[in-house]
This record gives sequence, structure tokens and C-alpha cells, in this order.
Amino acid sequence: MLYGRLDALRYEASDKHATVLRENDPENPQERWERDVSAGMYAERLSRFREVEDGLCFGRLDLDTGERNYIGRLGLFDEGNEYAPLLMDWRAPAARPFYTATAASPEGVLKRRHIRTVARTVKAVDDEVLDVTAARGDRPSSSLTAEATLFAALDESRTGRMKDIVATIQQEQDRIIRSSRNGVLVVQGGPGTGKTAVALHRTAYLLYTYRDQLAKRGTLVVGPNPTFLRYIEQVLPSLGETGVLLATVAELYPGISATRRESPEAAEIKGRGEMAKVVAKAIKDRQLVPRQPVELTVEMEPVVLDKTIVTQARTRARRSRRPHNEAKEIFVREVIAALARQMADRLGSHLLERGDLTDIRAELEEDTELRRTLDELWPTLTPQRLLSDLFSSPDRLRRATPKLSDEERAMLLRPKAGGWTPADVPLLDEAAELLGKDDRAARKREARQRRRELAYAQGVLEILELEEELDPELLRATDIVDARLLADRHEERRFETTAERAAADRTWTYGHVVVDEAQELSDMAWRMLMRRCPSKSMTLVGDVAQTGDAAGTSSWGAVLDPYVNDRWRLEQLTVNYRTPVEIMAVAAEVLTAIDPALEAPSSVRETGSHPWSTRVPGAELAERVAALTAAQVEEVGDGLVAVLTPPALLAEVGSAVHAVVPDAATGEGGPEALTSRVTVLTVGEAKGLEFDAVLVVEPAEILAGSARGLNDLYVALTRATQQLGVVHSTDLPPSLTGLRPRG
Ligand SMILES: Nc1ncnc2c1ncn2[C@@H]1O[C@H](COP(=O)(O)OP(=O)(O)OP(=O)(O)O)[C@@H](O)[C@H]1O
Repeated sequence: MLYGRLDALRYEASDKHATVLRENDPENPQERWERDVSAGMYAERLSRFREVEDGLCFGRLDLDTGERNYIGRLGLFDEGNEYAPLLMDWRAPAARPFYTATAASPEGVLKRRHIRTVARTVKAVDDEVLDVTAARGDRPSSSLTAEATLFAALDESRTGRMKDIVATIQQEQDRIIRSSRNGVLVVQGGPGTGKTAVALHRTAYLLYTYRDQLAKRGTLVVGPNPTFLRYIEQVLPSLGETGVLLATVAELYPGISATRRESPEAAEIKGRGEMAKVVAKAIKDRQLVPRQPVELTVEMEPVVLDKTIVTQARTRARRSRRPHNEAKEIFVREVIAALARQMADRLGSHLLERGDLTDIRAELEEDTELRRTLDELWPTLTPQRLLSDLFSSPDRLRRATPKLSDEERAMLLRPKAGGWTPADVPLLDEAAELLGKDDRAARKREARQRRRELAYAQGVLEILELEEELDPELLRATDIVDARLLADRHEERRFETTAERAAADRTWTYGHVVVDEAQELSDMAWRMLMRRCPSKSMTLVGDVAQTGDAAGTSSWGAVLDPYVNDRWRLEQLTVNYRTPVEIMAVAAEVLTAIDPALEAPSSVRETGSHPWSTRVPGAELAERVAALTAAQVEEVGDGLVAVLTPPALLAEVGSAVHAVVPDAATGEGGPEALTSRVTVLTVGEAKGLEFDAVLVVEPAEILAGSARGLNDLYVALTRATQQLGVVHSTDLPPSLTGLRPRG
């Protein structure tokens, strides 16, 4: 019945979509725009109906009032029966007991039913009786809800794409998902505790609950890398939500594609909060005072631009606290005023009238040589020019970074050409803020366009006039419309979704921002994100024990206090749904080595498969890893295998594995990286992902590879849902005693 209703809605939307496209043959841009809006709306509705097809209805609540509510991915109503609810959206308040009711606190629920479907067929039904009196003899209650459905989901082979957990959200997760939209919410939790899942379901919940507010300003979900974003991109559509912008920090500056590579050390320096001062200093460094007086001739009169004039003008411009490009106006005005006074004095100011002084100023303003000189002293700058000049000039760099060591400065130095790195993006953003808009070119372009439109409109009217000349009695076109009005009507308006408009606008501010793997963000990246969300309605999820980036954080307070003081709230997730008990026991020792105060999340599953290690000769490492990978592929059947290596071994191990498993993928980037049976990755690239089986190569090298080597090792060990093996040629790190050596 529910699928029948869904089909009817789908048919209706598809019909309307086709009608809009067929019947509206837009005559002018306004009509075209209106048609695009309607067509966009129906297309979005259609895609939403398509996305909720799988598992449309996954639950039922039998209430003590005798009512029976079905719970599903979206709300469906019976049009023929006063819109009585047929299916309740999981986010509706009345659906909440589906996730929170327990035997101790049944919230009016007698029975909760979990329904598992494949395509449109019900495959399993799992009932929980919550009324304790009625439940006598039933199985003992556990802290998990929907246990059977949950375990079935957790035991499934991984597909390389994250699935939604809407049918099995657990109580501690539900509380976070439905937590208030206001303020900054930090969700701290160990690996596999569902932080990513919770963040995405919370996004869907907020969009449902605050649809109007969020539709206008949009929602941004930030992830650590493009592979991760691909991993999660299907979750929100499957929850009926399209139109959320998913991006990495490096993608948040429109027009910049940050693909240049640099050392982790250079990226760490660029991520430091003090770089904000460096950018500010680099800008000030471009506001010059001439060493020697500059002599110019304006309208045959000599003028001298000396140090005092420029210094005073610069001080006034700086004091205005306006961004550099906007403050230029003040600088220019001040210099011109001073030079006008100079000229007037020479000509004898007592002889001049008021108008004369204005004329002198106008002459100065129009003088190209003076303009050129002023442009040199206070150049109009783009963020790109500022930073590429800075990083390619040892002198500029030295002046802007007095606190860096020579060694650190050398790491930042690079040739101008070659593009931008991800760590440059927050610096470009900072520079854009401090430089302000230089919209003169855009304004000129607009004015030119407008003139063209007016001229065209005028031409149209003239033609109409000519045609109408013969019949003076008739009302003429020019009686009703003038060129300006006609041009207005012709102005193109392009239809774009909120997410598209937001993505193209650096100064866009979002209604809500979600950051996943938030521990990886540098101080500069935080500055940038905070600017994107002045309301500070944010959800930040992460694990300070998994910080791999040297510029990342080990304390939420340190990150957030500068922006919101202590006005942020912390929620913790404590149950690990991914990593089985056996693997977690090994990883927990590494966690203790990171910080004995940190507590590992407790795993819900046991697999009976113990993590193993095998030592091989150094010269055979890549080959042996390849052979073991092939064996692992056999073992996991349909599942996915990841080989996690230190960066230095990636290429060698990658090609050895490729020789044995030809469809294996290596490294980040390619679309096959997630869905190949085997993927060879560095730990950084595997962040946030999961696989059925994982082989970790040379852990001692992972450990030694960075200042946060232990954190990286912890991340590597916690990626597997079923099996874990470690292959090494050098001694194992002392924290890996829990592995079972294998011949
Ligand atoms: N309530 C749930 N029902 C079913 N599966 C769940 C539930 N919670 C989490 N999972 C599953 O557990 C796995 C780990 O979840 P997720 O990736 O969100 O964890 P995480 O905390 O972000 O991990 P990490 O810190 O390692 O990135 C995923 O496969 C997710 O689907």
C-alpha cells in the first residue's frame, strides 16, 4: 500500500515535470526563469521519491492507545481520508519513541517492530515487546535497540559507500541527532562510534525540523578529503535530502582548485593561527612610502610627492580600518588633497577661488603618471597576487614572518607558478577578508552590459515606432514602455539552487555547518569556517585521539574558546559499531600509549577472528604483502580489503599488489578507490573509511612517519569491520603486543 502511494506521487510529479517542460515555451527570460524553478522543484521531488525507494518503511510502533504508526524515510498521507498519516517520517517528533523507548521507559509503546525489506519484499520482521508485563518470557533486554537488524547491518560486507542507519539509530545517537540547532555542538567519540553517521542524520533532522530557515541559507558539510566525501555522498539523498553542499576545506574558495602538493611541515606552518598576522603584515608591506621624493609634472606644474605626504596619507588610510583595497580610496584622496594644497600654495592660494581648488584636484586625479605612482605605493591586490608574491620572494617572506626560523621560512618558499595547495586556501580566504573587494572591474563590466542592454532596448523601440508610424491613433509601444523598463525585463536571471549559489560565493554564510573529522582542521581553517557561519550553529564531530594532521588539534577547548568562549556543548559516543572486540583490544593499547587517560569505545561485536602479525624479510616486503592480500581477498569473498602503508611504501606496495590483483586501486582520487575489491592507501587517505579486512604494512614506519604517528597507527588499526593483519620487516612497536604472530 505504501509503495502504491509512493508510485502515485512519483507519477504525479513526473507528469507535472513533463507538462511544465512541454507547455511552457518561455517567451522571455522571466518566464524561462519561472519555468526553470518549477521544473527544478519537480525534478528534485522526483529524485527524492527515487532515493527513498529502498527501505521505504522500516518500522512500526504499536501504542498503548491502540494506535499503530508506521515509520519510514518520509511522510506519506492518505489524500482520500483527510490526509491521515500512512507513514511517519522518522524525524517527526511522534516517531522518536522508535529510537528511544525502552522496557524501563516505554513512552507509551507496547511493541516496536523492525521491518527489513529487500526491494519491495519484506525479508524479516523483528519485534520488541516493551510492555514488561506482556514481555514475560521474552528475551532479556539489552542496551541496544533493534539488535537483530543492527547486527545484520553491521555484519554485511562493505560496499565502499556509507549507508544510512535510519532503521537502527541507537539511543545515545538519537539524542545527538535531535539536539538543538543553536550553538556549537561537539561530538567526541572513538573510531566506529557512528560520528559520521550521526552527523549526517543530524543534518537530515535539522533540515526537516528547520526547513524554512535552512533552505534559504543552506547547509554545509565539510569532510577531510574528496574520497571521504564520495564515501558519504549517498547518505543524505537516501534520507530524502538533496541540496546540501559537501566540500573539503580546500574546495571552499570559489575558483581555486588546490591540487599543488607540499610537505606536511610546510602545511603545518601555514595552518598556524599566527599566519593571520603574517598575512596582515604581508599586506602592510605592500603599502609603501617612497625613499626619495617623487617629482611629477601635472598640467605643466611641478609637484613633489614626498615622504611626509605619503606617510600621513597612509596613516589616515590605515586608521580607517577598512580593508586594503577599500582603504586605497582614502590614501589616494589624502595624497591628492595634499598635492592640491601644494600646487595652490605655489600659485598663491589667496588668488584662488574655491572652484579653482576643485579644478586642481580634478587635474591631479586624472593625471596618469600620478595614478601610476599611487598604484605602486598602494597597489590594488588580489589574494592570489598577494600570496604568490609573498611565497616566491625571500625578502617579502622575511619581512612578513619575523617569528619564523630561517628553516621554516625556507619551507614556505616556492616558485610563483604551480597553483595552490590545500593549506593555501584558508590563507587566501584570510587575505580576501583583509584586502576587501576590488569590484571596480566587475562594476565596469556591469555598467558596460547595462549600456548595451539599454541601447538594444532603444533600438527595439525605434523599430516599433517606425512600424507604427502609419497609424497615429493607436497606442504606441513607447507610450507604455521606455528603454529602461524594456532592458529591465530582458535582464537574464539564472535559476540556481541554494547550494550552487553558496558554492560560487566566497562570502556566503550558511545556516548550519557540519564538520566531520574536525580534529584535522588547522587554526587557519577554523578561522575560515567560522566566517562561513556567523550564527555559530555548528555540529563538529571528531576524535582527538585520531588527529593525524600536524596542524590538527588535541583539544576542543583550544580550538573553540577563541570563537565562542566556553559556550559550546560536548556530547560523547561510547559504543563502537565497526571494530570487533578482538581488534579493539589491540588498538586500545595504542590508545593508551597516546594518552593513558583516553578510554577506548566498547565494541558491540565479536567475530572470533584474532588480529595477526607476520614478519617478513625487508627485501620481500612488497611481494609478501601482495600475496597476503590475495589470500585475504579470497577469505572475505564479496567484501573489501584495504592495504594501509606508510607514504614512502605506497607506490612499491601498490604496484606489487596490482601485479597480483589487477583490479586493485592505489592511492586517493580515482573513483575506483572506494569500490575496488582491494585498495592500497596511506593512513591519511583511509581516514573515516572502513573495509571488511585491513592489512597494515610496517607499523614502525607509520609510527616514525610523523609527530602524530601513534594516532595514525590507531586510525589504521580501527578501519576493519572483520579482520586485521599486520605485515612487518622491522620490529613491531611496543604497543602492538596484542597481535598473534603467524608464520
Ligand atoms: N546505529 C547504527 N546502526 C547501524 N550501523 C551503525 C550505527 N552506528 C554506526 N553504525 C555503523 O558503524 C560504522 C562506523 O560508523 P561511522 O563511520 O559513522 O563512525 P565514526 O565514529 O565516524 O568512525 P571514525 O572515527 O573511525 O571515522 C559505519 O559502518 C556505520 O554505518
